[in-house]
Amino acid sequence: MSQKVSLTRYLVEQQRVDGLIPAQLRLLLEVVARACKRISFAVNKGELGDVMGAAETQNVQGELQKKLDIIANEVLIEANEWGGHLAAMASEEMEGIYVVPNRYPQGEYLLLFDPLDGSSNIDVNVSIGTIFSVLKKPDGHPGVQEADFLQAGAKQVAAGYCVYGPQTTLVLTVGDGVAQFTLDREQGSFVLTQENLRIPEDTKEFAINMSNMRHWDAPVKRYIDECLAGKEGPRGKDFNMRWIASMVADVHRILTRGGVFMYPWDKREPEKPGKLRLMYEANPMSWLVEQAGGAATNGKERILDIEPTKLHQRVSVIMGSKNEVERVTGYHAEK
Ligand SMILES: O=P(O)(O)OC[C@H]1O[C@](O)(COP(=O)(O)O)[C@@H](O)[C@@H]1O
Ligand SMILES: [Mg+2]
Ligand SMILES: [Mg+2]
Repeated sequence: MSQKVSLTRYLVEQQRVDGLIPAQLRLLLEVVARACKRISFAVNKGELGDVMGAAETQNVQGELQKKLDIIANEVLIEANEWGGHLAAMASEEMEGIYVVPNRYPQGEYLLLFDPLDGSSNIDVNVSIGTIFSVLKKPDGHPGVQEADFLQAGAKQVAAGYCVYGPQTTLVLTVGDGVAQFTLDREQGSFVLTQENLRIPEDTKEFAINMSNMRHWDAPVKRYIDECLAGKEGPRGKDFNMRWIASMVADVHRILTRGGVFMYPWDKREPEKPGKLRLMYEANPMSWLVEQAGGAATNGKERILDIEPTKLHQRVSVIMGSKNEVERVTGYHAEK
């Protein structure tokens, strides 16, 4: 790329030249990016800042919170609450929705986030991230309520994530393909580094937590068994496996070089549809993956078509290279 294009300029072009996004949405995305930049600096400080270790509190899902889970949540709320673009926010770390206080101007968008994804990797200096999803508040009534958030992922107007790894990388879609920006720490801004990310339709790489194998359902076991059988098996090729245990980093690899990512339902907690959360993990990632030419299902249906009934709803996830996702989904149908 001969000339550096900043995130701001990219978004202005999406708004002005292509008419893809309204000004309010552009400003909202810039604020989210600024918050991610602050989180990135906090992550970078590590043990030099008071950001490592457990916070000794639990979130609504009964998970022990890390200090960084709470810091990232606060940074996102503080950055976004006064800008006038939002009506309310929802987060993995908060039980109910956070309505923008009425001392600030009210906007028409709803922001959902997993402020810190991959919490188990914070203390071991492995890539973590932030995942976010933007919806429009439905018209027709004043104020905002939790039910306003319960929209299928297909209704998202923007989705993205920021991965805090060797580089800090923001990946974004507003429904016109997927663009990637890298944080230039000297300039203090995100710079466009990839446009139109594409996931190859075929792959030889899968990502799943293999320690759960004995708990999987038959179609998932069949798919992985066939991959493991390699050249001599029905697939006729050898597969490689990767599992970072930060969805954000695993999906980033898949957006970069293909692969299939799975966190399926399993028998450990049979009443739960899966481990990952629909509204602020699976939906934004599914839209990014689809926008890059991949697919995302829960084994039965397209994730983006699921009508949510709860803010913290969980879901089984199979996403990535199209032909592999179709294969695993097909095995579920055969069952
Ligand atoms: O430790 P496991 O069971 O492999 O789970 C890893 C998964 O859990 C998650 O860390 C859940 O996200 P949070 O850290 O936001 O709770 C995913 O990012 C990841 O894919
Ligand atoms: Mg997460
Ligand atoms: Mg999290």
